[in-house]
Amino acid sequence: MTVEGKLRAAIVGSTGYGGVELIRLLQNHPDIEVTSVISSSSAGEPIENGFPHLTGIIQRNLDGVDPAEIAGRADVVFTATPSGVSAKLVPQLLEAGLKVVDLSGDFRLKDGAEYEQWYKHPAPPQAYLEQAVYGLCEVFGERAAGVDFISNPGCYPTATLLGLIPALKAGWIKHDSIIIDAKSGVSGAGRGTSLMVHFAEINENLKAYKINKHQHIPEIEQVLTEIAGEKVTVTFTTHLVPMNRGIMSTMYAGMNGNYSEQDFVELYREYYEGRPFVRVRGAGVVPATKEVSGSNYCDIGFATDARTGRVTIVSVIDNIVKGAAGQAIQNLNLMMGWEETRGLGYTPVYP
Ligand SMILES: NC(=O)C1=CN([C@@H]2O[C@H](COP(=O)(O)OP(=O)(O)OC[C@H]3O[C@@H](n4cnc5c(N)ncnc54)[C@H](OP(=O)(O)O)[C@@H]3O)[C@@H](O)[C@H]2O)C=CC1
Ligand SMILES: CC(=O)N[C@@H](CCC(=O)OP(=O)(O)O)C(=O)O
Repeated sequence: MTVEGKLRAAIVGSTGYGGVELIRLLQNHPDIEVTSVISSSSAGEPIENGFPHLTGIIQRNLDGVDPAEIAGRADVVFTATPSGVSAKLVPQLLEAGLKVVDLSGDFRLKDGAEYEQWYKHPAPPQAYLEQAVYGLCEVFGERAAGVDFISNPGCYPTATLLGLIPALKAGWIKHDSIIIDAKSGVSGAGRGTSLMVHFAEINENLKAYKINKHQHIPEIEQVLTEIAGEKVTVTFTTHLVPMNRGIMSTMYAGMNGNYSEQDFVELYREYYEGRPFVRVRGAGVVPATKEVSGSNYCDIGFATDARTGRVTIVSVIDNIVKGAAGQAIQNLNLMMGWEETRGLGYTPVYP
């Protein structure tokens, strides 16, 4: 805590969408100073060369990826790095004495054996998987207090889990009936180019991808299983939508009773009471992605159907804010014992 009493933060992966969003959001955090922006490929260059929108806002040269040097410049490090990179880097950063909030999927699964299957790379050492606290703030927020290492949830799991957990915990939905139909803007794929995100491939197009193979399936099932106290499996299909930001997770489940939309509204408002970033809509009103864009909100709405006995739950987030950088800062707030909303009071950008 050396910069005017502020916590010093470094960002590895500053040249990616998650990293550059951390820079944007942290400009307005009253207790955090970004003291190092880090790149493995462009060290030495001014960050504004690659990101002219930061001109006059942050004047820094990018630093290289050296854990000892990072520990000299910062108290906490956000690793906004690809899966596989975090697995190797995070243990070194923790050993160097830094607090870490990791945005990748590398420390979210408790069973190391699952990494080869879902992420196609070896698991990090089991000790670090055990040390990592899964930071779904509105559900497990109390676990973050005082810890050194948070594994930030995935974007799709954040929208999906916040949408399902209160109903599952209350026993209102059949745990073997859950179908999740999720859609993401293209920034969810990161800044790297690939055929999948080529303009001509995504514009005027709607694609389903990774059906039954998505790496977020074990993450979602791991948490739902803990909440339900018995094994939960889900059908999960992701879609790429021609927009920049936003995730909509539309979830279908059979109900264990004849619950109305108003019943769901009351249940969820009670569960999320005192958690300002979850906004539960009124009966019969479902949210749209633009209504949370640029903010840390997760908005949830319901439609029940007495004819089929099923409920449809719609949950939306901004994938780069609540699904990544915003929730990462919310987690750091909880780690430090600060108000979870500190520095995150963004009104959604509309239209
Ligand atoms: N985009 C999203 O909506 C979300 C992303 N995530 C996760 O957050 C992480 C970051 O995602 P995102 O920002 O979208 O990804 P990007 O691909 O946009 O950025 C990743 C950055 O990591 C850096 N990097 C690559 N290799 C290394 C390395 N060996 N050492 C250090 N840095 C490296 C790159 O910068 P450079 O080459 O300059 O080092 C790159 O800019 C990923 O794990 C992603 O899965 C999680 C939730 C949502
Ligand atoms: C649109 C798009 O491609 N989204 C990515 C989300 C990746 C992500 O956020 O990665 P982790 O949460 O696993 O770190 C995907 O579906 O793989």
